[in-house]
Amino acid sequence: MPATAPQSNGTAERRDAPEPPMLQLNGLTAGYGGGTVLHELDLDVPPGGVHAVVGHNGAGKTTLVHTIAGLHRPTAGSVRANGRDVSGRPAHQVARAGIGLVPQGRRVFAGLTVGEHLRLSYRPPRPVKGDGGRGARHQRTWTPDRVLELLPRLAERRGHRGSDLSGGEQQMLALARALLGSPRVLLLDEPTEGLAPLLVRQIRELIGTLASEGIAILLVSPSPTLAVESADTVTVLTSGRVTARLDGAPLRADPAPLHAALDLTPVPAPS
Ligand SMILES: Nc1ncnc2c1ncn2[C@@H]1O[C@H](COP(=O)(O)OP(=O)(O)OP(=O)(O)O)[C@@H](O)[C@H]1O
Repeated sequence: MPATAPQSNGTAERRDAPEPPMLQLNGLTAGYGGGTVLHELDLDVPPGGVHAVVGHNGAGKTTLVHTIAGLHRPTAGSVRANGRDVSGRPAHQVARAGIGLVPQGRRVFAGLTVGEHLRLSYRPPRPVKGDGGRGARHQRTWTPDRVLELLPRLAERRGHRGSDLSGGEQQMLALARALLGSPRVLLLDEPTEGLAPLLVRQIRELIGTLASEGIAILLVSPSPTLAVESADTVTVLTSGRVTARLDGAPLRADPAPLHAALDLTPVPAPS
């Protein structure tokens, strides 16, 4: 009897046939005022992959995403998006190369409505220089209508100002704004910070949906829970250095190795 063709099943399939990374960091080093905060960080995210970087407050997570996004210059190392070196480029060039950022704190404008945010953020994709036009052809365009289909709550709140939105709605709007640049890499800085459990679940589901569209996702968070529930790979960052790299799938059955790497193992009660 002929062997049955393997079924597509997301993560497992991605592991069987690894694709070239959509985001690749090599020896990325950055800091402030002569002090080093990030030390020679290597990290890859394939198309459709979810990579979580988990670390305590001050570990360097925001510095990492800002350095990738061009908001902060690295002192050494490189950032590549779909093979293209964008290290040290200004943020608008990095965005044009396909890297979108959902910043910590959401950065929503209080006086603008949801609809105005979406109109201002929409950037039809252009061919990427040195990419032979491949970028524009393979990139699925996110229009305001398509984003509102994905985020129906925002459609309901279309005429409301940023200041009238709940924390969860602001997070959705920040995500919508990043998607309107039709990114191939999405950086999520603490996307569930301060959100109720129901919204955390929605964000987790959205991460899965966007990854299934082929977007490479790098999320940073102090909490191991989101990482365990959504990532293929989890990197632990301690004082700006990679101290552990773990496969996501086994952590869903037993997160203890991640808790141990973060030094979160409960202390046994004294007998
Ligand atoms: N603009 C800055 N100037 C000087 N030092 C900074 C600056 N931004 C961050 N730092 C320092 O860099 C280190 C890493 O900060 P970063 O915000 O990247 O960490 P984090 O892991 O994102 O923490 P948190 O979870 O608290 O946001 C900290 O010691 C912080 O004080």
